[in-house]
Amino acid sequence: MNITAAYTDLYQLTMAQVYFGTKPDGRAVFDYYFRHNPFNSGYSIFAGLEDVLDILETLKFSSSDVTYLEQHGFEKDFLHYLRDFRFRGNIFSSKEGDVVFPNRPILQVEANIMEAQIIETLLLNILNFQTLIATKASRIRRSAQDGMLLDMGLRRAHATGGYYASRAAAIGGFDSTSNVKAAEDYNIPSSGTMAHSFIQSYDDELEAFRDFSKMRPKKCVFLIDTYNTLKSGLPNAITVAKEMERNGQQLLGVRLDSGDLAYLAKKTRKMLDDANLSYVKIVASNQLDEFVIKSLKEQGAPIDIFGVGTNLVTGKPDAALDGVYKLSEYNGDPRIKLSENILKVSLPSKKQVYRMLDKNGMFYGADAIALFSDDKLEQMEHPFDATKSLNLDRFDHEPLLEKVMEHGKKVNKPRSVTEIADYSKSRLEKLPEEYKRFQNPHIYKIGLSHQLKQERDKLVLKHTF
Ligand SMILES: Nc1ncnc2c1ncn2[C@@H]1O[C@H](COP(=O)(O)OP(=O)(O)OP(=O)(O)O)[C@@H](O)[C@H]1O
Ligand SMILES: O=P(O)(O)OC[C@H]1O[C@H](OP(=O)(O)OP(=O)(O)O)[C@H](O)[C@@H]1O
Ligand SMILES: O=C(O)c1cccnc1
Repeated sequence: MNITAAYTDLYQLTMAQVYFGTKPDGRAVFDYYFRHNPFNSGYSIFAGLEDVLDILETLKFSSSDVTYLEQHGFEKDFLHYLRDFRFRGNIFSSKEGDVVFPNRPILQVEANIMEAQIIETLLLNILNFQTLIATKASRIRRSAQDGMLLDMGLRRAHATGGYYASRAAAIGGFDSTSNVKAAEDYNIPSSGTMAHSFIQSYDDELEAFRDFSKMRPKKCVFLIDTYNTLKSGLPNAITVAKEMERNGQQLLGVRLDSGDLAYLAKKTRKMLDDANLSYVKIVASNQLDEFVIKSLKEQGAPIDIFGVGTNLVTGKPDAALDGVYKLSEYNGDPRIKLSENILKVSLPSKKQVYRMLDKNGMFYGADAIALFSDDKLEQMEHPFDATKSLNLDRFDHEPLLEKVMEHGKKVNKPRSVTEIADYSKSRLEKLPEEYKRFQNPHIYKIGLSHQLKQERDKLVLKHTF
């Protein structure tokens, strides 16, 4: 997508103009984190990073952006700055695809304060949305077990969000997408079946299937519920499948798109098997989500491929991930944001996050946040409860934030969506089952190093009246 630096909120620019006039060389550290896992999930899947980095590398205001801002009262010197604007900061981040948790930095931006501020909206817009959808996709992947998953959501997505939704769905575990542009740009497998309109355009359903099989015999899937699934669609599909066999071809599948999907899938499987068409797969669609798919599995529905649209790409029922971007350091000094709600008090300073590992390499269930300058991590303390701490001696731990951008340039070679999806899968395998269940998942622990907690509490006192 063609995104310019004007893809931001107006207040970022008004603040930047004031910084420009008063402290143009200020250095800031901002933390990106979210406060709650969506969908009552026990984890989230971090997605969108590679897109953000790609956009930041070439981000500019277009000349028409600058003309627009000129007409809206921004002063000449500042417009001159915007004309030459580039993001030249550093970014430290969790790996895209990693399993992440609330209230710990996922990503940190270290940059000139104007640059860090101007990119905030873009960064939140992409990371919040893709993390939401990748998390939803990962839950659907879990319920579908080894079934194939096809993203069909573009038509129901929130406008161009559908483009990023298809990418995030692939990271969360979808096998393919109907979205041609996303498939092309991100090298995601594309696939699809046919619409009711195709069959309706013929007087006869059989003729519709026959024409389709002649012109598009490869990976051909018939939609069989236009008139009557068991009395018309399926018998016609079987007739054409047999004709295809005589031409040395194989029908790939039939799609069910209404009615009781478990009942129809069982009947369909039996009729296909009785016709010696056991290779023909059953595709199901119609307002599927992780719960309907789980239920279909429990009912023993012999569905091979699940097509999922609306509930995936809109992140239903959660409208958004509540990711935020908070200033944690300015010109080397720690900064804090207080709140009536203690859970919302931000964490000061540049930080590192460590994941505790069990002896078998599985995640233990705790991430510790430390000051970047901490040299030793002996225990993590509960953020708010002074009676709770965890001794870390017995754990191996891995740092989670790595430098991904230096002076505005990407540090690592680009990772494909497939690589990110594979990485995500391998990380999710290390997360114990109790964090992955849908009902009341275990709560993953987030703790602070002693020094970080002291620094936070010192600042809380300083700013409390
Ligand atoms: N066996 C099943 N168990 C659980 N949920 C199911 C089962 N079969 C279908 N569903 C789900 O139930 C919902 C049924 O939707 P709806 O009431 O719109 O029926 P429909 O068959 O789609 O009707 P229409 O002919 O109008 O398309 C969908 O979300 C579908 O995925
Ligand atoms: O239910 P969702 O999870 O959102 O999946 C996508 C839906 O979109 C299509 O229907 P639509 O009525 O738009 O078109 P059609 O003519 O192809 O059936 C498809 O048949 C699915 O039912
Ligand atoms: O290929 C399909 O079957 C498809 C694609 C988009 C939406 N509904 C169905």
